Amino acid sequence: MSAVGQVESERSLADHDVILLEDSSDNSEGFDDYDGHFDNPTEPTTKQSSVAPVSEYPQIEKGVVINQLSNNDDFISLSDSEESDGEKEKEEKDGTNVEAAALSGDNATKKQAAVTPAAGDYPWITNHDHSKQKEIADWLTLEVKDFISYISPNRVEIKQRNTTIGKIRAAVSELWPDADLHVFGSYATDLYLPGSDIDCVVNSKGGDKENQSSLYKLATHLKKNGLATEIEIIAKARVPIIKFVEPESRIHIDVSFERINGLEAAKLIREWLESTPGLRELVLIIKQFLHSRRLNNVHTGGLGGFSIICLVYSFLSMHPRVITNEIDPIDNLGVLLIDFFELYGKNFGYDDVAISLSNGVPSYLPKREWRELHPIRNSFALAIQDPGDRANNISRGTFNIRDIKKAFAGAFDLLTIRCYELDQALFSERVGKSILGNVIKYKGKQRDFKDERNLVLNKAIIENEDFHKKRSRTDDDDELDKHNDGKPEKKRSKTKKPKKTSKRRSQASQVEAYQEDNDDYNPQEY
Ligand SMILES: Nc1ncnc2c1ncn2[C@@H]1O[C@H](COP(=O)(O)OP(=O)(O)OP(=O)(O)O)[C@@H](O)[C@H]1O
Ligand SMILES: [Mg+2]
Repeated sequence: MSAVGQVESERSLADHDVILLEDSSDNSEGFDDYDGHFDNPTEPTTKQSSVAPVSEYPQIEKGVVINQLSNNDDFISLSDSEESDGEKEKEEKDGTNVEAAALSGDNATKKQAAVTPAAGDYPWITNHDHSKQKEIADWLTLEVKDFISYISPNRVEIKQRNTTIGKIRAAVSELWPDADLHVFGSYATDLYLPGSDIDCVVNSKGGDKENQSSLYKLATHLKKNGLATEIEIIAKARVPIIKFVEPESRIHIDVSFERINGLEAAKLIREWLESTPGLRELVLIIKQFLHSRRLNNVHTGGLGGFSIICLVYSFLSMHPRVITNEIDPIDNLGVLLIDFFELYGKNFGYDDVAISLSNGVPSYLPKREWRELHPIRNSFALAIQDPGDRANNISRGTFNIRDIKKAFAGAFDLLTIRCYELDQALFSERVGKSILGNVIKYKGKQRDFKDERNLVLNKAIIENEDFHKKRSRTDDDDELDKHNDGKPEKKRSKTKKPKKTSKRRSQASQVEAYQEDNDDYNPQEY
């Protein structure tokens, strides 16, 4: 596109639907992870005061990047939300934020906090009464499972995500025939909550789309096609992105450019999920726990989704009773949840210990031995090695570890008090009670209990699997090329492994009847 054309495309974005982030969100600690996901997807942004429509920035028309994220050397991390600030305030006014009460002091308060859950706040217990369980730990495990099934996506939600991504993908291909859109993050790992955003990346054959002009072009194109509203363009970050809301589904979407580390991470996380029973359940519980306390947003020092996954994975992989097969995690989710809160709320040595996931094997690593972590400005901080890059501390933006630790400790206290109390109670007194109640809160729309992931394929997962299969085939071919000086072609095809039908693919036949296959979600071959 000519310079004039570019200016035109940038001008066409100039309305109040487009905002540019001016604030780098850097702080004195140098934590500059930008989350940028507004806490309530249905509310207009509250950031209007610090941002302005494109037209108010004359620099833009000269093609100058105005975003002041230039020193951002962190990954742009993303989060989810379905709870509004209003709801949160109400919750605090109502005094239903019992964890705060529990944390505030004496045991009497803690006890009071633990005994007065309002059943309406805990919809996952509706028609799911486990009060007859002899073992209180079994009751808690069943309640964890109920919550997971309550929060898991139903058929309509999965289709909506598939369709939404299908539309964005088609628009990307229309704009750039040599480019394709891939999904990573929680949608590609089935670890999303109802309000979670979708993380995508555009990769092209030319590898030339990560620049300001391309970001504008894509934003303009999406807007023109009615696929994007509330657009933010964050052009000058270490990971430049476009953020927007797809108007039909109201799903928040983040698009980054020309990188595959997120796609690699999605594959790895799915492998962890397959090999680690209980991982999905505990991750979703912890996500919801932090989300309801506004502690999941990396932008404000919270713990992001990726860090939560690594934390829970390492916890389960090193849990003494799990690794010795003394307990089956799926039958002991309640105990494991309490153990998790105890470890990271009370016992973990944040000052000295880092979590390593090098070579896919979780272990504890003395911080002094992690070279890239130094110099350490604040020793009381969570440090988790990126499984894809051991130099990267994925939780370096989590500067509010103090509150996170307190919240975990409070949850441990509440759960243990509640378990003790209900264990002592008569069966008749237990009916309709919740154990998890005050720990997990769900303030979103009323949901059903339908986890319908087995009925509708998550196409982001299929597509990610295909992406990796194609890559490994290309790698095989490259390897052969090396041995055969690039020839002969015939030999190459002989050595190709027979096509395997993946687990997901075989599931496909079972669920065909439920699929909506016409949503144009067909990744291109590279
Ligand atoms: N600090 C980081 N360093 C490197 N990669 C990161 C970092 N944070 C996020 N990522 C990448 O982005 C992906 C999405 O991260 P995110 O924290 O949004 O988790 P998520 O699983 O999508 O959770 P959520 O549903 O809360 O958005 C991760 O799987 C990872 O590939
Ligand atoms: Mg995400």
